[in-house]
Amino acid sequence: MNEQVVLNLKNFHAHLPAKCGVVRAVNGISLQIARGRVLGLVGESGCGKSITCLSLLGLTRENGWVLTGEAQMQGKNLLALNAEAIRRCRGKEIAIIMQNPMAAFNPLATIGQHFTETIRSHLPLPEKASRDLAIKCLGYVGLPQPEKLMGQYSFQLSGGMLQRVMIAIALAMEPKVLIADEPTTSLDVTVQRQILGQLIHLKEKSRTGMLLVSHDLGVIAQMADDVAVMYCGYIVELAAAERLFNNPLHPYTRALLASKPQMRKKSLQTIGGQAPSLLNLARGCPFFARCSEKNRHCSHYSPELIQYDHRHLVGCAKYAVEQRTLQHGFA
Ligand SMILES: Nc1ncnc2c1ncn2[C@@H]1O[C@H](COP(=O)(O)OP(=O)(O)OP(=O)(O)O)[C@@H](O)[C@H]1O
Ligand code: NI
Repeated sequence: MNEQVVLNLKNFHAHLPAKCGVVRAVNGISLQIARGRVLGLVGESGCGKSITCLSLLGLTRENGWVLTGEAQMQGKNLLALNAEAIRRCRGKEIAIIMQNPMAAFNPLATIGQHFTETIRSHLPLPEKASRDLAIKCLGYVGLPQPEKLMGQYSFQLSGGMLQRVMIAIALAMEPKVLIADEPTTSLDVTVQRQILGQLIHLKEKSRTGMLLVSHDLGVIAQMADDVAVMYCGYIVELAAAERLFNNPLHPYTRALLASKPQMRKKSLQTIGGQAPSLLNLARGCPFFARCSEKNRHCSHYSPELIQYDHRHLVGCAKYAVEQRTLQHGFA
């Protein structure tokens, strides 16, 4: 990649020791986010997308998640920073729009206090100027009556409005990296379009690099430059968006794309079977039980990504075997 990498995630694991075993939510993923580019992250519910997002901001450690690997950003490993150091990075260097935004707001502070404190902890702006900037950005994301909103508390607002407040904060701070976890899911279509437009604006104006999680493959197709497909805490495929949509390699990616709700067919086709529990993940490919293309290598193949083509990585035994066969001239 020639682009300037702003966040480099290497072999990242997030495990939660529980009474009945270890929840293996993320199992050694590697990703790069480049300036001014959007990396889409897709996968079924429960595959570890939000835990990845929250961990990057240091928001899972207090809940007992054990994080290993590296998340390099400007010479710092975010995973190794102490609570105070990671707090200092939040907002200006790395910001998040959360899937459940209520948790991000202190119920005792008004939106205005929250917003201006975030601005002033990073930018040398006097009180009045930071207030003006906050009001401007709240208006910018289409929230009505921004002045009034500044005096309200988070519990008085809907989840969708709080998400928009988080986007407004990101617009004000122009972070280097924005983690957007389902940023438009609870919004109606018109507002959704507006918000996506704001995110594009942020990416173009401030060259913010983004990790965009969405269930909506239409949103991903519209927004993402590259797409990573996650399954049971593994990245199973990673490629430029257009390539991934036109030439998906992994059987899981193919099934996921096929399950996209069709406009004409009312019902949503789903992938047969269920993902295995993250509590007792066996060795071998986690998609094994559901895969229609499995071969004898799959039960002991752990989904290591191989370079299938230029910037197209896949973690499937089928392609590893193909490549090995080609290399050894058995084809
Ligand atoms: N506090 C917790 N205690 C135990 N397990 C948890 C906890 N939080 C998350 N998990 C488990 O970790 C796994 C990953 O969850 P995560 O929220 O990252 O999924 P996701 O991909 O974001 O799903 P969704 O698309 O539904 O948002 C899930 O299997 C979930 O059950
Ligand atoms: Ni999630």
